[in-house]
Amino acid sequence: IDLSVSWLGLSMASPLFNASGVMCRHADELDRLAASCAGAVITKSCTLEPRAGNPEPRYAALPFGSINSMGLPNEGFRYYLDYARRYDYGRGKPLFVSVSGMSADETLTILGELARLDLPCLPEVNLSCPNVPGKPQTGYDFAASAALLDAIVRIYPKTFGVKLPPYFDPVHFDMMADVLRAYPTLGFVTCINSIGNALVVDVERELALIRPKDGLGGLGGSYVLPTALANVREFARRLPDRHVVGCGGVTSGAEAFMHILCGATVVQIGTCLYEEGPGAFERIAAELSALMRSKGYRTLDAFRGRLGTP
Ligand SMILES: O=C(O)c1[nH]c(=O)[nH]c(=O)c1I
Repeated sequence: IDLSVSWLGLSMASPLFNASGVMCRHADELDRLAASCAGAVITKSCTLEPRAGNPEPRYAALPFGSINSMGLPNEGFRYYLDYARRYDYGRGKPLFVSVSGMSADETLTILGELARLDLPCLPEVNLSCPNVPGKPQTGYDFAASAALLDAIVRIYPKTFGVKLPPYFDPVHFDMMADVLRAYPTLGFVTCINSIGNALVVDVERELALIRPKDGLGGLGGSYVLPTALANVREFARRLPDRHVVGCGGVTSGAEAFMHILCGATVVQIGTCLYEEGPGAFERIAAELSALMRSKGYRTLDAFRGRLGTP
């Protein structure tokens, strides 16, 4: 069974890696991911300056997933560019750098610096952070997304990707795909970010579970799997010459299989990694491999994007 993936000039021994934000804020966490069975590594979304993020409690594990309103805590982009400079690309694990400036200008400044370094890492531009109070998700504003992408391709000449929020209407899949299609250097779209602004209630204490935004936070984990799969399949259909990175609700080999069957080239793991630790990559890869064997598939290409309709 061959779980390898070659895409965007990269090669990965496993299609699985971390979702930005999980176990990737500090260099030691990133090194731990690089030493794990993950096929790649992505950094925490970064801003121009370091940020402490939102007041705690800002994360809670739930029966079927998680809710978070971290508020973009990160070490500032220079920290991650330094990491990207020192990273050992020779070990065959691609490095992605997630960028989520507090403004379009911040994002452009960060990408301009990244372009100047001309490193092998790829940017994933986060259009979908739901947790900075007062900061709307760019991905839900199609004109703002187009304007940002227009500016990005002028200052960042190489391949990049975007992290999208979940959409819930075919008209929105159409509109966002129309925007993204216009940028030939947009090599991948990551679907999905957490489902924004959910509210989880503690009945006994009659309190929201997290403090920021009076309890509103991004939902992750098994709760979001069906929405994630729909976004993966709909964008893979609309952007057949780009890659879709699946993200959302992967806790097992079967769920990784679902994302790839829906068209994902590779798959990110968030909540499950946060709760289980990096051993999740080895377990899920083994489960995926066993499932493929039971179905007679020897490679991921044998079933990628082949979901049918009854
Ligand atoms: O609260 C966060 O830091 C956060 N949390 C998320 O669930 N998605 C995001 O893109 C971000 I930047």
